[in-house]
Amino acid sequence: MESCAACFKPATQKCSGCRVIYYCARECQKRHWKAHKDLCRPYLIERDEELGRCLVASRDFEAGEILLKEPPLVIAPAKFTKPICLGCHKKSKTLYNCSMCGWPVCSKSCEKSRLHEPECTLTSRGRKGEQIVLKDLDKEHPAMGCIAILRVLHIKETDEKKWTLLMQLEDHVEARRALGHEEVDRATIVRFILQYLNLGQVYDELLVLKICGIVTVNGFEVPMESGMLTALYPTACFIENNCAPNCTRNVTKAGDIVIRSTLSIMKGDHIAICYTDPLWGTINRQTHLQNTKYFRCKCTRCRDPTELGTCMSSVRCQKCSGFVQPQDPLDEECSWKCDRCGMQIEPIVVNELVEKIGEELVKIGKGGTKDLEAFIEKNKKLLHPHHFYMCDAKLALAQTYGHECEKGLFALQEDQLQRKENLCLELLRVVDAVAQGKSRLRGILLYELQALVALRSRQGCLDGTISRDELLHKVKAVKSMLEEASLIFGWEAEDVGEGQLAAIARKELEDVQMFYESISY
Ligand SMILES: C[S@@+](CC[C@H](N)C(=O)[O-])C[C@H]1O[C@@H](n2cnc3c(N)ncnc32)[C@H](O)[C@@H]1O
Repeated sequence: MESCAACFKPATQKCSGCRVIYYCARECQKRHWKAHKDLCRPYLIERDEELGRCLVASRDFEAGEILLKEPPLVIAPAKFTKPICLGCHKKSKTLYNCSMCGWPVCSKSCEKSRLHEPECTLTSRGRKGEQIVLKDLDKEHPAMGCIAILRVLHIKETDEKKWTLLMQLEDHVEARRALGHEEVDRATIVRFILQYLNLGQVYDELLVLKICGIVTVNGFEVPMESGMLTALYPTACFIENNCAPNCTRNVTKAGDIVIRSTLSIMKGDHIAICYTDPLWGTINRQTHLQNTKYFRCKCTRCRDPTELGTCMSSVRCQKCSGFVQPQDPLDEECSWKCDRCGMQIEPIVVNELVEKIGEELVKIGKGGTKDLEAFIEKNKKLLHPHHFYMCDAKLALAQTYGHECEKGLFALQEDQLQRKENLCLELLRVVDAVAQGKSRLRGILLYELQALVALRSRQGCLDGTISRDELLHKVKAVKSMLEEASLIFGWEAEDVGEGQLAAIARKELEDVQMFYESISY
């Protein structure tokens, strides 16, 4: 028998947060909370030679459980964004220059908001009340990249505890210097803050460059209706990258980060998210990670020439019907080899081919179904069917069929419906390999697929070509797909991306549930 953490009497109830300690009664748990609060977490922060600090699960998790939820230490517009109101982070047609500092705001109350206070205080102090002049508020503005840095600098003066947490974060100062990234920041952010804002007597260049590193390495992208924000979190910033992760991250409307398991996790497993996009190929992921997070990922997927059997980077052998893959995906210089005839190609040849195809896809943009089908038809002789550019085009197609006009799926011919279904099923197999479990991409594909199966069932009912058993089977499948999709969409902030679809999917699920009950008697 365990003993109560508060009164040491025999206890049987586990703390539901960490599931490590026991209590004999609710009163004891309440009384003990103050002492336990900082330790009550279902993970340990460990140090690994290769990864640095990382999180390790201290209990088992089922898919969909929350491992961590916390508010940001700092949240601000991301680099290279269009100006937004710095008081509420919303897009506004009535942006104007704050009467105290000159930064963009949308109302008098935003001029005085807590969010805007840091840059307003520092700017007014440095420029002795003279406003800054920001023109072209409707275009991407380099000055927006200074806001996160100013907000961190302000914390130095206002919150010692937060400042200590921030200064402990990884900055990769040396790697940034070696790659010339500090030089760029020196010419832009450092100059703006120390010279234009006249804060050179208060802060030094080294500190500003260190903060630039901290924001770049640890900043989480937070998509908002108004554009992209960046946020720093005290614990989530320790989570490592894995290109086939076991967790997903979402940010709530209030800016809190929520880390959830997408599959079951065992006690002792590392907690990992994907810093990039799971539909990118190894070279693109590595380039992004090296340029923004300053490390080379050696996860199982990055080490595997087949990318977990998906062949997402494989190109077609032009001598036989095999596929050409890198012999060592972590070595950019190594040659690529056909898995059938053994022919070898220099990496530069593959890179040039893939780059050219990527440019073609960029030109198509979101494109229509015709352009996307033509792209796939043309490049199927060059790329594996699951090459990441093929997956991009196929995902766009799966989401375009049935969304091109108001009639939706009703506008599609049978062969187009079949094509959409095949695309969804094909992509689900790829996604389930590289973003296992309850991933956002799986939610998107299931949502598209259920609409199609629902339409087929309805048509079958109308023209009497579907048996009752078949109908029950199909409606059950629709119900289960909608359940999963609405669960996954429900994790997203309700005003962006798939979060907007969550309520619609839930309503559709209710209707399907009712229909299922009505036919199952
Ligand atoms: C957001 S921080 C994570 C916390 C960091 N490990 C620390 O100790 O502060 C990102 C940094 O962690 C390290 N990192 C994360 N995932 C990694 C991985 N899969 N392999 C190697 N290093 C990794 C890299 O140094 C990267 O720049």
